[in-house]
Amino acid sequence: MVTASVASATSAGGLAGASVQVRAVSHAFGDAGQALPVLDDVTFDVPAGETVALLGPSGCGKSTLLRLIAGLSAPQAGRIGVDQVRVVGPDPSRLLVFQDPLLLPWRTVEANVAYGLEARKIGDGQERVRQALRMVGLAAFAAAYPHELSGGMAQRAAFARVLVNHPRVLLLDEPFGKLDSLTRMTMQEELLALARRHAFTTILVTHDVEEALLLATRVLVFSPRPARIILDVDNGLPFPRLRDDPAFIARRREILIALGHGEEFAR
Ligand SMILES: Nc1ncnc2c1ncn2[C@@H]1O[C@H](COP(=O)(O)OP(=O)(O)OP(=O)(O)O)[C@@H](O)[C@H]1O
Repeated sequence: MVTASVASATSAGGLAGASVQVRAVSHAFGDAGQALPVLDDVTFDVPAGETVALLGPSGCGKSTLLRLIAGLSAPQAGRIGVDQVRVVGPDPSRLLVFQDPLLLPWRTVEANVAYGLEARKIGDGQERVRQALRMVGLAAFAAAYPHELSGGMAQRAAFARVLVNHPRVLLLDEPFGKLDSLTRMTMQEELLALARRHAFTTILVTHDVEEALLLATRVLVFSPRPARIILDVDNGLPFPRLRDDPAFIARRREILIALGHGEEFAR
């Protein structure tokens, strides 16, 4: 997804990560009589430029937490900040990428990527779109329509649609969950290169323990709903990370056991 020329152009454009503060966040859905508690006193910090992975059982509250960080709704208790400034609503500097690319089928790739900028009347929009497409390796497909793209290419376009906004925090909700395993590995490597080169802050929700350990500097494991942090793994392994590194295997095992898998399975 990354080329050297784009990297320098983008750095000049001022992309850089922001720190994220999540403090004593609790959240529930429903009304007081029938409340569904989803997050229970969640506290963590993400330093600027780091990648934190969130792992936990299905339905525990990971996507809800991402949506709160995105500012799509407000936590019922606690506080979320970016660079120590309280999050009070959505902002183009903090954007979500989902499992589904959600491209508009009647627009070309280029027009999909430009969509958010049009509403904001950004002056150098065309150049920003070209730059975002180069960052994800889709420059040659600017004029293609979504139905002409493979699953991986469509997901690259979804990343470009976010990158064009010059985000400071990438919020990724199982972004590779629907891709075949080889495309997934390629895109994991590309995301890693992109995040390290541009020092984005990244918060990644995934069900894939290896993906978390390959990409993140820290892995937070959550309990079943209401989600609490039950394991906090400092994942300072050097790059490139190898799946057969004994330290990688030990962390994988520790996380699988925290997620409730037996010793035998986690081996
Ligand atoms: N808008 C909503 N209104 C009511 N309940 C909701 C809402 N959004 C999520 N929930 C419920 O909150 C709980 C947590 O959902 P969430 O999507 O955050 O979990 P998750 O950990 O991301 O799950 P998964 O890993 O399966 O994607 C679930 O029980 C879900 O049904």
